[in-house]
Amino acid sequence: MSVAVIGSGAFGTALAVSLAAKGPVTLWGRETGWAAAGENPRLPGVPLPASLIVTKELKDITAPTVLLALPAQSLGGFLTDHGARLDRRNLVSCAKGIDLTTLTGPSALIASACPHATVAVLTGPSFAADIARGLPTALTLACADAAAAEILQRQLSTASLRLYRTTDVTGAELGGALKNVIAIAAGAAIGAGYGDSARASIVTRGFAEMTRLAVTLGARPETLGGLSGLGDLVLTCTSEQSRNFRYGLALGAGSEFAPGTTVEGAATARAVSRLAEGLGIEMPISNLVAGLAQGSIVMEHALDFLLKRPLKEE
Ligand SMILES: NC(=O)C1=CN([C@@H]2O[C@H](COP(=O)(O)OP(=O)(O)OC[C@H]3O[C@@H](n4cnc5c(N)ncnc54)[C@H](OP(=O)(O)O)[C@@H]3O)[C@@H](O)[C@H]2O)C=CC1
Ligand SMILES: O=C(CO)COP(=O)(O)O
Repeated sequence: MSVAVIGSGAFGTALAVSLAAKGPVTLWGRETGWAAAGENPRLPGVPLPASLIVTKELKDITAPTVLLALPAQSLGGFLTDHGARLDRRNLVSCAKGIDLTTLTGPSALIASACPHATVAVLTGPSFAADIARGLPTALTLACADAAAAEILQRQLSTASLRLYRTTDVTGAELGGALKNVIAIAAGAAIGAGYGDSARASIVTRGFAEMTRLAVTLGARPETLGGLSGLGDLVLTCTSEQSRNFRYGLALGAGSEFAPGTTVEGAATARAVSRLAEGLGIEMPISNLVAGLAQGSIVMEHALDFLLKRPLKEE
């Protein structure tokens, strides 16, 4: 069964390169001029294998299984325009965010645009460059249909990419989205010079926040403790390979950050704040990140924002 990938950014290209070791893969991007050079500038140093076909024609995407690797805030618009073409297939979301317009995750956007599709989520601790280089990586494949989850798990695992499966789509998807918000806060703490102890408290209290919201929205707590939650939280809060962490570093240090870089946690923090307010859930770290990203809170007030809250039980 062949596979296609929509979105030729770093992650879509890395997944396509990795899966192309098992068979033919088609990779769609809206701009594909780079393919003639044999590598994607978003994923430098990774040669494109012969079994990978790069196209900008959506009519070439005929595979029964399609991975959607667009940024979360772009996915809704893409599906509005092209969802009908993708219906009745296995559609695997690879985006880690919450849509600001609908306050839903990518799987709900896909299900709404493609009502007859089997919707799955691929998430977990994995940098595109690591996957593309064939470094060992473990991910979570979530699909509410347990039989489909097993088929997709087998189809998308490779010699270096080990997929675990779950039927908890909500938990897996929210783990990946919410960790990006906490990674910005961790980066800001390090950038501001608050030290590793402060980072550890943000990771831990951030994990409590992530779990609180996800469980309220129907996730299983153990999913948050797995690869897609805790695993990815640890990776993203500790590595400068992470764009969310680097964005936080820049916020904390008051330095410039490359415009146009995909930083899912910034918009997702705003979505989380709105969701949490509506549900009456306390999410202080996410609210702080939303404020910093929008400029309504300045870094000088960040500590007060967290530390002057009333003391409470852990
Ligand atoms: N990079 C990583 O290590 C990982 C990323 N992810 C997730 O994958 C998702 C994508 O990230 P990533 O690949 O890194 O991002 P990149 O910034 O590398 O690339 C984004 C890609 O999306 C394309 N794009 C954006 N908007 C649209 C649109 N409306 N229609 C068509 N294409 C569009 C861009 O096209 P163009 O080039 O034309 O601008 C670009 O190719 C994110 O949700 C991220 O969290 C998950 C795990 C790891
Ligand atoms: O999701 C990722 C690692 O699992 C990639 O993180 P960034 O988007 O912060 O680079």
